[in-house]
Amino acid sequence: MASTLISSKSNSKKSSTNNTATSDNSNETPITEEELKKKETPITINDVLRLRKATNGYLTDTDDNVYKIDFVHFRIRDMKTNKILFEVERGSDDNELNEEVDPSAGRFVQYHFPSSFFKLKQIGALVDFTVGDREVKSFRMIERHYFRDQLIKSFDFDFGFCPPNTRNSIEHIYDMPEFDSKQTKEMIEFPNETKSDSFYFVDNQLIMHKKATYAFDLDRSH
Ligand SMILES: CCCCCCCCCCCCCC(=O)O
Repeated sequence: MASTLISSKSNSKKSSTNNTATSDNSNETPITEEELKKKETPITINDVLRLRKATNGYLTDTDDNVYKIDFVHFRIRDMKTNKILFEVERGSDDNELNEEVDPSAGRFVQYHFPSSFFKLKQIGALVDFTVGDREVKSFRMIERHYFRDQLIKSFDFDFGFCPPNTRNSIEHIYDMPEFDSKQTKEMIEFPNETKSDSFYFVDNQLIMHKKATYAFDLDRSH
């Protein structure tokens, strides 16, 4: 079980969230990215849980973010040692959030982690974000991690309600899956073939889609 810490300008709360570990939602009929792109009604949480592979493109246009949710600070840490593994903040040096990779939208990031990453038990991902002048009801993220189109783990974080015109701070606690040595060897050997799709929903309607790839470097000390 993982948890989410959330605070905002107008309220502050600590809550637990159902970070599910759905393996493949195998009771549901699979659906493809192409089918979802053609869907005429809004894409829902259940829809993305039916995906069996990492996406190639994006399932939203940037202007689907009518709530003007803007991520301004992101930090990943090892919960055991508190060591910061990655941090980026809008406006600091050349660290415009992800814009060097995808200048038009800032919704893609390429991570490099040491291979000791695989031994971590829990990772905290802190995100600070601002909300425009509309309240955000039932803000939720489904994040699916794959290696070579094999689902490793699917996470489900419920942020709840975010008042309008607030800056919010949330830390998602990821319970790491267990990796076997064959899998980690391959993930190191094939950089950027480990991928994630982060789908953000308001009121069960997809409003943002972010992606990441992961490369793992052998630790220098080994
Ligand atoms: C190798 C992947 C297995 C699952 C690991 C989960 C760790 C998540 C770290 C944070 C991911 C941030 C994704 C993002 O940029 O939105």
